[in-house]
Amino acid sequence: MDEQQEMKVKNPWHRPHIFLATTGIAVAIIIMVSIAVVQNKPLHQKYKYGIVLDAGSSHTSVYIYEWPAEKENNTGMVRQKHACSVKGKGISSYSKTPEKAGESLKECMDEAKKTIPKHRHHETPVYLGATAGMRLLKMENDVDSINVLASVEKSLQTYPFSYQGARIITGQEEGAFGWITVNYLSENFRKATGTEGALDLGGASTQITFVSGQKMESPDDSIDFRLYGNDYRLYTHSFLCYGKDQVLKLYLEQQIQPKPNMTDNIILEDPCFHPGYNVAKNFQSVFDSPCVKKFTNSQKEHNFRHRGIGNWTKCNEAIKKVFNTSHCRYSRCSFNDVFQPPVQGKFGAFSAYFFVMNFLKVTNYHSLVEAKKILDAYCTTPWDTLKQKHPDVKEKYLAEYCFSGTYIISLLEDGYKFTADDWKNTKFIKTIKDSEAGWTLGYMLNLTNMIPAEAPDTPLLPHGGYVSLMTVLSLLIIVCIILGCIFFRRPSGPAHKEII
Ligand SMILES: Nc1ncnc2c1ncn2[C@@H]1O[C@H](COP(=O)(O)OP(=O)(O)O)[C@@H](O)[C@H]1O
Ligand SMILES: [Ca+2]
Repeated sequence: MDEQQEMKVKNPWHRPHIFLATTGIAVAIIIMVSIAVVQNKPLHQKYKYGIVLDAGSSHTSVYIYEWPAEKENNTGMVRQKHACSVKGKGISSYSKTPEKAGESLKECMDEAKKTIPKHRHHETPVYLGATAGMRLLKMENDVDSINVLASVEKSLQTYPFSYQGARIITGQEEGAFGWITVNYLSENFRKATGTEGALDLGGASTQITFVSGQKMESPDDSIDFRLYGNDYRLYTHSFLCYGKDQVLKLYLEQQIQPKPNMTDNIILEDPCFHPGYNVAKNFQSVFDSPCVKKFTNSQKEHNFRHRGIGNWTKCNEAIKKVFNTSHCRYSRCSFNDVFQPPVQGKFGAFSAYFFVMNFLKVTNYHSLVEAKKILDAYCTTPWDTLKQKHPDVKEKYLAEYCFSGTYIISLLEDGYKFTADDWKNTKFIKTIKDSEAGWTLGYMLNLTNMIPAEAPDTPLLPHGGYVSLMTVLSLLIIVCIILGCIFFRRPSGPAHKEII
């Protein structure tokens, strides 16, 4: 064998199958590395979690959110994994026994520990936001509100999560974060169709939030956001005492004229309650709120008889009086001298808007006139008939749906100046894609910086495509290696013979 021939035999690159296999492996590796760099993500999706406690005036809910670890800046990626309803009333009801406020959270927080994988506990942020019930308590007794917050803080700090604070959020935050939640879940931030407004009705306050191109005449009611590369100027206002439980107190207060020498014989004939409804109530329990100021302490010692007469027209007329429209210092007002530009676009109405309208079976497929007819029929239904028809519904809710439904329509029409067309553009919603509408998700997205000001770069491939391509290329490499081994070991051709 001459020298030239020996070199040819020993150099495996001269064999076409080895050359092909090696080139295949090299090309696959180059493609995989390039895609991995551009895609910038590992092959396995990992989930992260966040917890937000909504400490409302009537009760507390614990929400657990989850999102794919590598996609936190994409719109619509965070979703609700779990919700737990805390037993008992809202945290402000523990003003005289603050330690119970913290204790009340135990069951739901233990559930959170089980729901979130253990290795994620320490990096899971926990936020508690309290709304109008605590705003009212703070107005009434600052020390009591501090003690209640300290108690929930102490309780939350005993958990292995990353505690981020417990505070009373402002009405503007409540409105703006509700708007962010609705539009984030509907993926409106990146759509050309624009955003929709948010209407939140609680027990103690209510919020209206929408994008407006009009001049903002009161700076307190305006917030600017830059989200995913777009600028939004929001109008938002929160009306304290206009949640459905507190406004009922305002309404009842207007129905009863206080007398210097009040007795227990006062009878309130109420058009917003059903015929046959007849309950003895205590002034103290009904009017114990900073929203109501008419009665003196000695007057509050008495009882009164609350008797329903079921007359929707009269009920509607009486409810209108809770909105003061006699004075407006701006070019336009909603009510109580509050600036409001004309409403525009679609609206999502959630929380008690949904609970009430869902029970009454009023939807936006009904015109405003039809909605009023449904309410008229409901309000005139005798109390006994209703109780028999709905044995499972809490009596307090059942008795108040006539008032609350009439209030909702009046708030939209007389308060916010909704036209029949605006009503058609309003949807009563509980959830969007299985996540509850409310301020909590928007609050967490904001505090964790999960909504970027600028639109993030879109990855080269969707995750599914990325995983499939990586799998195919990995298989290709394996096949090439196997082929290479087979051919490298197999004796083939005269050159091989000569080596032996
Ligand atoms: N199934 C239901 N039917 C009617 N009302 C309900 C139902 N579930 C909750 N609510 C009411 O929804 C309201 C929720 O308000 P909440 O969030 O606690 O107060 P806020 O937001 O003012 O602090 C309360 O008035 C509560 O009674
Ligand atoms: Ca609420």
